[in-house]
Amino acid sequence: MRLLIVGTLEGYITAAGKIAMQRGAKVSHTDSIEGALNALRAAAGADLVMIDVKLDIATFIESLKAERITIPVVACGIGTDAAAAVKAIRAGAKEYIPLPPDAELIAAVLEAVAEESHAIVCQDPAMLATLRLADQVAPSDASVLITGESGTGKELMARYIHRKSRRSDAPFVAVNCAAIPENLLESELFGHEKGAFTGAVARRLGRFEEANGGTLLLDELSEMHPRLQAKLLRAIQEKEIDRIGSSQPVKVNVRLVATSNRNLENEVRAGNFREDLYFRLNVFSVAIPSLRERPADIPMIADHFLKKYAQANGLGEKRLSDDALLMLRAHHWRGNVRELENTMHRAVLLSKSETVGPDAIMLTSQLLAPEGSAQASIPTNSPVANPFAGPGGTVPQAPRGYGQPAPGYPTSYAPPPGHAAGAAAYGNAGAASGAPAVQGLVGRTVAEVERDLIIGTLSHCLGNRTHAANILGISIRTLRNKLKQYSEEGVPVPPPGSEERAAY
Ligand SMILES: Nc1ncnc2c1ncn2[C@@H]1O[C@H](COP(=O)(O)OP(=O)(O)OP(=O)(O)O)[C@@H](O)[C@H]1O
Repeated sequence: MRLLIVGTLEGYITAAGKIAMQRGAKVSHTDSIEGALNALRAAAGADLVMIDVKLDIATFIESLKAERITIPVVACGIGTDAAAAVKAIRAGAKEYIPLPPDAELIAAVLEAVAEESHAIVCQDPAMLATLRLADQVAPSDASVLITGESGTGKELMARYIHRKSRRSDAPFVAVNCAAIPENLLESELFGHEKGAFTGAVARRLGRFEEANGGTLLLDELSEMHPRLQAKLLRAIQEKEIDRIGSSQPVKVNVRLVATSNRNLENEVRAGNFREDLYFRLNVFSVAIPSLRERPADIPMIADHFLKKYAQANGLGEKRLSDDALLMLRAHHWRGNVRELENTMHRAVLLSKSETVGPDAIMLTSQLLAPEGSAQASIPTNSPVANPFAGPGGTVPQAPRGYGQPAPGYPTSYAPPPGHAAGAAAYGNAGAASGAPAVQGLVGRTVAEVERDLIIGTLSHCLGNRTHAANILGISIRTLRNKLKQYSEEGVPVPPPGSEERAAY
């Protein structure tokens, strides 16, 4: 939780900041509304703003809306000033905290904000039963293994367990073991001393030390290299870690929660995962059902994302029509909640009115349907079939660019229908302007063009991640994260090149 305090809080900044820090928040401060806007524009990052009621809260909240910065704002003022409190709430503040600050009240507000952004939305009996189990497990210090298919909410569940635990005031630290190359993961987890290896210019504490007193989530643990599994086992058994390059063990008090998309028992049987580590971590196991196994959650989660993306895009209230809801219920969801999230994000952007109808619901199967399939036979002039099509549903042929594979390269990694690179030209504005790099791109989102560029470059490099990242000018980690996201969205991703395969 990152808290930004704006103004003097009637002289109580230090007291309020101290309480928030004791509750695990990272606190920053600025004197003015302009300073706060600058900090938020510069992505300095905050999950909550606490602002002095004497400042112009209405202007501040209006500016946030105008710039589409979504962040809860809480006003603080001398407790007896009821008129100021009412004015602040009318201006859009979520809460009013009376000063002098009360530790319990600040803790409650911080917890409410944290819960709101990581809320598990559910009503299906299968998911409610899973939550009840998590409630039982949370208060103990035992390690928990959370299993479930990709995107079913494992990280949300880990956060939930932390919030409900006795450690909730201490940090929750998450490490994605799949997203960090093996040689860096060791230093990420255990830290290093200055000079421990080339590039270790200063001592750096690892995530174990950062999570001290709290919870450490090891996301996608099955991807951890066996050598590191041994070091992790030692850290769990001895409750101490060794920074790389140090001979002085450091005591740590961390509750471990691990997640895995793969069946860890099978991984143990296959010799890819240490059995002793598996039993250490699997004291409790929480299995999250996939979305297709909890259909009663679909309307509620759909509504949750509809509101979230309408607000994030500065659009007014949106609601699903009965037909649209029927369509969502009838769809065969593969299990990943992100599929429903992306569908609702698209629906928010495509729907023109307050009520979101079936024409704005573009299901992933329609985006991916191969030519000639039943789903691909949706009329091409339907906005559902291809929202990027030009008038009459025609999709002009793009010049061969990064969206299309170079001759001689595998064609199976060409963007799927509906993602055709450079395909949509709304009118001829791009061509007429004589800006060749932009031709064929107008009408597409930056995210789509970026995806096609990344997949096209990777295909060009025959799947070699290192070369592709160099050409693209991004880190290998960013590339990996993007590719993971695309696979989850159902976009085919070229497998690693032959030299890299051994390392993956
Ligand atoms: N019940 C839910 N209510 C609201 N949002 C949810 C729910 N389940 C999942 N999500 C959302 O779906 C996305 C994926 O969730 P999360 O990252 O927790 O899944 P995961 O199983 O850890 O994914 P991965 O397997 O990729 O690591 C997130 O945006 C999350 O907020």
